[in-house]
Amino acid sequence: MTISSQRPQSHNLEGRISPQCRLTLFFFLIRKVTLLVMGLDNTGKTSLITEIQRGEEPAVSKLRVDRFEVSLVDLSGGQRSRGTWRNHYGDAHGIIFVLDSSDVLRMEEAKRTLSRLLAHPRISGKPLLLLANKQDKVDALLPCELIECLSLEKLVNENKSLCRIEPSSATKSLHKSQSRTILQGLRWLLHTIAINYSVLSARVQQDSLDQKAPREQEAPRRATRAHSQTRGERFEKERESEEEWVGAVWEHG
Ligand SMILES: Nc1nc2c(ncn2[C@@H]2O[C@H](COP(=O)(O)OP(=O)(O)OP(=O)(O)O)[C@@H](O)[C@H]2O)c(=O)[nH]1
Ligand SMILES: [Mg+2]
Repeated sequence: MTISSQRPQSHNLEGRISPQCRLTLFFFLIRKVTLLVMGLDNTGKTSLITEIQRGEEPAVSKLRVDRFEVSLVDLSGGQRSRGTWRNHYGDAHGIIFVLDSSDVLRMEEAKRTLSRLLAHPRISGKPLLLLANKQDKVDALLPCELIECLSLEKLVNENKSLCRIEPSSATKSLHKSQSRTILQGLRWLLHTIAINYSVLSARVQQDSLDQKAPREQEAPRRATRAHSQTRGERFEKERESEEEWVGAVWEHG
């Protein structure tokens, strides 16, 4: 029996695929895409996801659009929850940021939140779809007014993120025309991701690993600490870290 000393052949077909073939693959490959759905609380994120999924439970967050298998991650927008958003940044190929277009009083808060989000190293440069939701309300600002209000042009240029804004309403009464704009926006986002898919996917793969690493390293240390502390000590520690955590939420929220 002869044992070959040759290394196993590589399966990288890059150089051997003709341009026509590559074009065909570009259109027919199913691409897995993760989109984070974010925005302040009460803007309509969960309602929009329910609408996109045509009434299915929001917990069922996978859907097929054209040649994409999309995971929509519904991130709650309350002050406390916003502190945990960054645990998901690394997984995202793109962002859907939902605005309550009628809530003029909270527009400054929305602008601050969006600005911090886009400046984050794991988000910066990723494509962004803004949904100007609650357009059915009489006092809702139009997308062009929101662009002004949020200084959107400056914001996306600073962070090199491609951006599009679409009007939307998650209420049933405006079902047809509003569903069309939501789908139009979603398609734009997915096709923008597809153009840069290999680079984005490599970034997502690396960022997801980096994101998990500190938490995995922390787990055994936390277990050892828990064993060596009395109940009273543990309570004090937990209270301290809770306070630190609330502080961090304010800082990042
Ligand atoms: N008029 C109107 N109401 C809407 C629209 N979308 C959502 N709502 C209402 O706004 C409220 C909040 O909607 P949610 O979908 O729970 O908001 P959310 O962004 O998921 O909120 P959090 O999970 O707390 O971050 C609900 O009462 C919805 O019925 C809309 O387009 N128009
Ligand atoms: Mg929600």
